[in-house]
Amino acid sequence: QLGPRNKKRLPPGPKGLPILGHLHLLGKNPHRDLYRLARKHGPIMGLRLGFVPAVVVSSPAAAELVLKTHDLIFASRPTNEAALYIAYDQRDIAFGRYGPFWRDMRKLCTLKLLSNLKISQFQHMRRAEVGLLVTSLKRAAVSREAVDLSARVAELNGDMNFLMVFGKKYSTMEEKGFKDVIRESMEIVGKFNLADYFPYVGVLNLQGLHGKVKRLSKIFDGILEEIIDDHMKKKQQQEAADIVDTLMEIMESGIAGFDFDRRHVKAVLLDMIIAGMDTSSTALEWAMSELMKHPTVMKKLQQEVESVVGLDQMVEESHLDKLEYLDCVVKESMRLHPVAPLLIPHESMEDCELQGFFIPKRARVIMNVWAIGRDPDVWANPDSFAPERFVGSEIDLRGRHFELIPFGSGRRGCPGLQLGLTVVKLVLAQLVHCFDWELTDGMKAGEVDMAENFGLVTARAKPLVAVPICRLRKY
Ligand code: HEM
Repeated sequence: QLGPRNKKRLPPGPKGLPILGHLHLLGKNPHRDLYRLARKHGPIMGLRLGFVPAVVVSSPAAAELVLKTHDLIFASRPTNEAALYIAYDQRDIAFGRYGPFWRDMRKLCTLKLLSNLKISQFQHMRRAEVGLLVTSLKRAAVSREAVDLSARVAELNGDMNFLMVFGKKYSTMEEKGFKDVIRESMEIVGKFNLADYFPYVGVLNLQGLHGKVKRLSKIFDGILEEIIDDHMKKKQQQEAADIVDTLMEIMESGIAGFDFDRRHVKAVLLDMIIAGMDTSSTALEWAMSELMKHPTVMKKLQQEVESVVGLDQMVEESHLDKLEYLDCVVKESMRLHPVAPLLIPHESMEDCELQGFFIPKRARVIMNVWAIGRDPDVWANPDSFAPERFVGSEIDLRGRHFELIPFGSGRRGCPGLQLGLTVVKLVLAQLVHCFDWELTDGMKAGEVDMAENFGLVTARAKPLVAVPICRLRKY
């Protein structure tokens, strides 16, 4: 426990309350609350959340210490009561504790499911799905109809994700209500649940969590079982291998080289849907919001895409590498609006020292990536949206530069980075290339509301609504 009993120097932090510790300091937007506290107490801050010691990391240098210098010590995840039920006893990748089994599962996921080869096998599918969205937006443009862009990109991302994982779109699945179950699960798993901070009183079930997660996990499991059975029946007729096929093949052939049965298949599937579900679309809606708020940036991006692609055709994935300003826009938007402002919590596996401070074993480590992206010691005018800051800059967002880590970094860094970035860039380039965008109800660019709704994925609080106007000559 972080307290005076421990003679070693613990990280500084605010004064806490008996029992609650510092939980009462965390409101609806904990990343903002923790940012303010860290400005006062420092980039390595000690807290106590209920009975659980916590460390909050809020600068690039401190993040490098945790995710690189001492990466092995911090490569685990804390107990998450909701994930225990939903994610098969935390046997999945995203919430799983570090160990030989987790390492095997993660390797399998990186090499077999999210490899560049696998991503490129689904390029045609992405092209077709983005094409469908553009066609439907064109119809809205003709009738000068406002569209809910947040919902449209979420639907597109959901369909692309389901096609890659299950081989069919959500809209054609019999298992209706699946998305609601996914969303509800994400909400519960990502929330600050009291059961995680008062493990010994967890049995009191203060928030009615147990009943809720048991119900969700049962529905989830039922749907996954059905999907797997379905795939086994149809195996002979399938052409392109979706992720269920690939996992079944791994299970049946025994090539995993470790104990890998149906439960593991389900745990990995769960990660693929939960982690891939709203992440790319949330990054997209934030980037589009910033572009609408900053019409000169939008214009400049449109000009770049036009100069590479031309006004006669749509953007292809092969164009993306040539779009340097697009890259700057995506980085700048993810700096200001990381999809997961606090990453997924890490946990220390042994006692250790960080910049002279003692961190006990089993401390919850909260990486405030949102604060790092706005650290005034690193970023000039941190709150302003200025993609130009990345022109000619070496900084990328792949986890090597700790001032910009919206995908995390190192052992626990996002294995879906390549896929996520491809989707974000392709769809963003397409939306600004094919259309101009007009705000509704005479709203001015500067008035675009940027309120957020904190969660495992932190999306816009209110949907982004705008009217598309066709730009291309041919389409
Ligand atoms: C723009 C899109 C995405 C963003 C911003 C994003 C971001 C993140 C972040 C911040 C983490 C936590 C890193 C940490 O705790 O240190 C993470 C983990 C993870 N992501 Fe992503 N992600 C995206 C897309 C995807 C996609 C498309 C998939 C797969 C279909 C995916 C699969 C995962 C998995 C399995 C983990 C857990 C890794 C682990 O615990 O070892 N992500 N992602």
